Amino acid sequence: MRTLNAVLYSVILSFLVGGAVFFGIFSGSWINYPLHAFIESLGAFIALLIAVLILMLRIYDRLPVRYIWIISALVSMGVLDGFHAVTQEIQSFVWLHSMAMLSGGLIFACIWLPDEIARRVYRRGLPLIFLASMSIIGVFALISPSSVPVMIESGAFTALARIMNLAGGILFLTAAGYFLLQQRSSISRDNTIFSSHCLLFGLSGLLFEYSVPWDGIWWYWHLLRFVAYALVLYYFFMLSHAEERQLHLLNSELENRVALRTLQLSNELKERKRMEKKLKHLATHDPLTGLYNRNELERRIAEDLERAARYQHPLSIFMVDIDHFKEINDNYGHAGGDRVLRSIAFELERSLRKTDYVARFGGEEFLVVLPETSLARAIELGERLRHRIASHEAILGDEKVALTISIGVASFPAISTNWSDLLDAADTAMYQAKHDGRNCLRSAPERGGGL
Ligand SMILES: Nc1nc2c(ncn2[C@@H]2O[C@H](COP(=O)(O)OP(=O)(O)OP(=O)(O)O)[C@@H](O)[C@H]2O)c(=O)[nH]1
Repeated sequence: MRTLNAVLYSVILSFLVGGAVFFGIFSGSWINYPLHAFIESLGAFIALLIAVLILMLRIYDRLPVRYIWIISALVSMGVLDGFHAVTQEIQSFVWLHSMAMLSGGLIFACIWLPDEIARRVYRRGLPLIFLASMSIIGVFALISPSSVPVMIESGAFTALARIMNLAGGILFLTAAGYFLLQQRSSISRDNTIFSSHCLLFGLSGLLFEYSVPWDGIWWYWHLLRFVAYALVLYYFFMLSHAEERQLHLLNSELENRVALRTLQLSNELKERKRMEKKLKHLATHDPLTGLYNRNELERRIAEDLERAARYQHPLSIFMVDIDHFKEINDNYGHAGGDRVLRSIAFELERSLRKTDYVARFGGEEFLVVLPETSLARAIELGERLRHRIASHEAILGDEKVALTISIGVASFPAISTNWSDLLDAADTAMYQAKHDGRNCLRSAPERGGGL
């Protein structure tokens, strides 16, 4: 952008210097309506284009409200210069140009007015008002050239024409002063561009004073105006590209942010699910052994007993209690006792079938549920379990500690059809096993006799 600017300014400068030298030494006059029409209509087109560009790109939204004067001035000049380009009637020709200079300078100079006034005129659609009124002036000058003031007499501009251009030029220079002052306190390059634009226009207004139609100076100030338009067009064209680029950058930044937020949300969701799972696990499991806790046991057993009752299937339970556990705590400390609890829990779990489950019922008591298992089969399995634990040794520090368990068995429906009775029966049987010397299994008596 900076290099482009340097190139552009060098081209403009060489154009201006070259033009000044050429038209300074060119003393004759060169009447060329088509070339003039081309320059003026192109200038008019550019002026309108810039105004539309500013409005359409909504650059205005981000510019101070007083830029409404710039848009209005460009609209007025564009319309009047457009009519000026197409007329060959000499009075209308000069009149329209002088009107464009005066109105352009006047409206541009309004840039000095406070924002409040700019806001008010903006709300009333000032550019449209100027578009309409300048079009009326243009049409009127075209269809009734005799009604326009005399602007040229005996091949020279009249005082009115010169005053209009001089006033327009001075007003442009006044506006240039505003932009130059702003330039010091603002980083926006708009001020640089518009100060150059107004300076060139101001200069063209002053040079009008020294020119006669079609002479060298006359062509030269036309060139100045054209360059002034081209400069602003170039600037807004670059700005629109910069806007697009910025928009593109903003879009990708937004997309990145959305992607990041989506990722964060999905991570938060995962974390939340993980926490929910953890909480659920904590609510249903014993933290020390990882087995089901008593609540979960009771929820499950209720379902299993209901199913067993509905299909008339057997179900057995073991009440398992570690023998002389207090001694382990006493000898190896609470941590040693905990380790034993975990190792018994592990052994119990690994001895069961998939459909069986085990819960920590109390301190060193476990409850094993064996769905679809008759009392006889449960006794068989219980014995196997007891043997397994008895042959298992827990390692506590450097020592191997022999462990035994006492088991109380109760079955549905052989012993009871009610959960709390079944539980009591298993508990009683387990105490019977303790009483009988521990490391053994006892079964609650079957309804109407039995083991
Ligand atoms: N380390 C540990 N000890 C526990 C835990 N819960 C209960 N206990 C201990 O388990 C011991 C149970 O002892 P008792 O009920 O007297 O039974 P016991 O020593 O196993 O004797 P019998 O059951 O008659 O063979 C107590 O000392 C409790 O403090 C626990 O979570 N961790």
